[in-house]
Amino acid sequence: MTLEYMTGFGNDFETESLEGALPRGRNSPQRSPYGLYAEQLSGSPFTAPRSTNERSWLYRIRPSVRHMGSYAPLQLPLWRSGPTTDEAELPIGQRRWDPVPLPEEATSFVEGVRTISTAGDVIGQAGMAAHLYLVTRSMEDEYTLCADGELLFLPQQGHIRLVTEMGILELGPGELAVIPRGMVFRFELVDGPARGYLCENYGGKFTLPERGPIGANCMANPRDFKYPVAAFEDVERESSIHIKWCGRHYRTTIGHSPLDVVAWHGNYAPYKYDLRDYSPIGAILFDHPDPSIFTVLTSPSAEAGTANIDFVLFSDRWLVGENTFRPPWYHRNIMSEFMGLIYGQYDAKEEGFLPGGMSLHNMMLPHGPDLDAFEKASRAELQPQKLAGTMAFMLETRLPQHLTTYSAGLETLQSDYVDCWEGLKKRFNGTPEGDWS
Ligand SMILES: O=C(O)Cc1cc(O)ccc1O
Ligand SMILES: [Fe+2]
Repeated sequence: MTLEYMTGFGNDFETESLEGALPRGRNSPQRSPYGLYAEQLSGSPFTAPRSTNERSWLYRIRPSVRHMGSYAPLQLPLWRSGPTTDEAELPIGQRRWDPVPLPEEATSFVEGVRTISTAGDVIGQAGMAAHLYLVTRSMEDEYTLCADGELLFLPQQGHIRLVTEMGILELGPGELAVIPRGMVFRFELVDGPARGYLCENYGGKFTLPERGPIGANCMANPRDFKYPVAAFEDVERESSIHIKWCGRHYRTTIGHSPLDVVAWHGNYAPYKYDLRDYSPIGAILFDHPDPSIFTVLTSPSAEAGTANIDFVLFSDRWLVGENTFRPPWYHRNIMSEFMGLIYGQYDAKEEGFLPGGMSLHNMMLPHGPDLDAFEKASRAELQPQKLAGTMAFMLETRLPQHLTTYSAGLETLQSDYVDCWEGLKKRFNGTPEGDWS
């Protein structure tokens, strides 16, 4: 499907799929064109400052109150919400998982969300959950809505189509999409089964980070973010809607598609972004800067510089540092770091961290390059080096992350992960050169 998109992060868009469907000059005419219902969707409190105020006006065949039948509880025990502090029996430690295989049975998106970690509290609207989605069938006459947070999709295998109230997004590995809190959508497969990472952001909406002295360009440029044009379905068939609300799941049945928005305008909308459009900034003489230089999107907290979530990208770039240990340094971090690998190799862990795999380096738990990476980087001849064909990411949150019963019990959890640092032997021998034998 060739889809049309509008561009520009956070722009105020207007789009109509029938000519004249969007009222001119006002939001609520006495009668909207085509007999559509006018409806506001607020993504921020009405009185939020202008810079963070987000809302859209939707002109639809039926108002969304008609999409609400009577909701019945639905059991989805693997899609968890924070806090999951009491779920996993494992002692603290650095964790890494091999990729989780796709299920054999037909599994839709809603059935295929697997929570790996949660941070914070879904009801307090702070923190996040890191999930996987493992999907083998498209949703048909089935829809979903997450009231608990916006959803950041990171496909790792398979292209996906997100058919939303505000239009259609298609994306594949190397791209991201964000579906705002409260938006109804259907998840479809484009070219076979799909696996990906999914961040459910309970806190402040993702936005572009400040660039500071970097200036007006580079990192993620606003013009590369793509928003869908209006597309509606006038379909009268029995349909079900799943809703995740305050950590619980419910389902209702209605007689039509809720994706019936003919026109909309505003700045609260889903979007996608090709991570290969990210323009990385780095050290051009020596030393390894903090990974905040690779922040694509940030979910702010009320405390300046202290993100609810930073979404950080490690993708193709040149390493040129002179007299520099080029991989990440050994470190402990007050923030907690969930990592995934979309493709290629990650320079701190060339083996053992596989595409589709995950790692979790929690608050203040030490980590850094494995033995091989340390040896290689300490002895390398420091030519300019291109890291190519690689895409790892990190979800870094100010809050500690807790595993779930599911992730703590996964067969793909590597029991020997900490051994990757075991050979880091003492090189101190009292001489300035140290012992490099
Ligand atoms: O731990 C990691 O691999 C992620 C990371 C990368 C980096 O370049 C600096 C700090 C950091 O946490
Ligand atoms: Fe780290």
